[in-house]
Amino acid sequence: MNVIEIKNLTKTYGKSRGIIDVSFNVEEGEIFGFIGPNGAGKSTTIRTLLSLIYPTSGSARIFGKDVIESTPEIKKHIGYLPAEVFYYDNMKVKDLLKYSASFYKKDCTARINELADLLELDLNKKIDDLSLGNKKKVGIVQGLLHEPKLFILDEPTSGLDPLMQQKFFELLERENKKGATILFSSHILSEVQRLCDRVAIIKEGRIVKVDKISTLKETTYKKFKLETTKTIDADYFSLPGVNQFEAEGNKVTFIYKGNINDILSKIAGIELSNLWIEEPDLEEIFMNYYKKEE
Ligand SMILES: Nc1ncnc2c1ncn2[C@@H]1O[C@H](COP(=O)(O)OP(=O)(O)OP(=O)(O)O)[C@@H](O)[C@H]1O
Repeated sequence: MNVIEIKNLTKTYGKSRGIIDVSFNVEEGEIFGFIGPNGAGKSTTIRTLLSLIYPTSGSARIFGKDVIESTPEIKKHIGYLPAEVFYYDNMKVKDLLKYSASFYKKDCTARINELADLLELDLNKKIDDLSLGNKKKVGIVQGLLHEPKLFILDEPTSGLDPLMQQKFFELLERENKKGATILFSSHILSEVQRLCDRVAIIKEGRIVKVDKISTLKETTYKKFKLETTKTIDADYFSLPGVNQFEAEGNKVTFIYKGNINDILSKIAGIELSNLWIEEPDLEEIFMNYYKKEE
């Protein structure tokens, strides 16, 4: 079942583009990564999903319901962490969280304490006295305290140190095992690669790819590293499917997409002292999508 269904969403801000014809689905129980560089349209898509802004055209459904028609009902079951969190600085953390919890018809005290313990957040501090990372933790607890069925997290790790990022990922994995579906936006590829089942890649407002991380990594490209006995001509590997070609002395590296036999017969034409064929990491795949249309 699809928890999120986005169909042909377009949002323009006056004359400037926000997102153009964005479509993808997130299935129940997935950890889904939404990846793209600054300004690509991640926050615009997420804000439209939450009906914080309205689309110029297209539609979106969450839990099978239209996001505009059923906003209050849907929101009860969503935990949202915005990219930037703003608070009334004078409040204590525990008072702010108590206030947030009052919107839900259940006692969230135990859950707040558990999340605060896990994230090492001092509930007795004033928001004003917190560092940026600790403010982010308040946002995380605020987003998760009502045990939502769907988490929508916009750049959740910015401001967290690596140890805290690790704890946060463990928390997400645990909540996912308990049944939560997670949509997670990021411009950091390694964290998406670690955590997510599938990703949508967005570039300049348009989705350029939706795929499983494993498919992106395994079937799309291969990374070749060669050591040759003699220096080869610079254009020896200028054939379709070869990208990111680099040669230094007798060492050659490139990424290849295409019929594996074609490239192997080309390699067979030179004398090698060593050869590695590896899966590229997500970063290299990502760069490829970004370079392709430039
Ligand atoms: N309120 C606004 N008014 C005008 N243009 C906007 C507004 N909000 C976003 N945009 C534009 O829409 C495009 C997408 O921005 P968006 O914030 O969705 O990107 P993003 O992928 O979330 O990037 P970032 O990681 O930097 O937040 C950008 O070109 C941005 O300048």
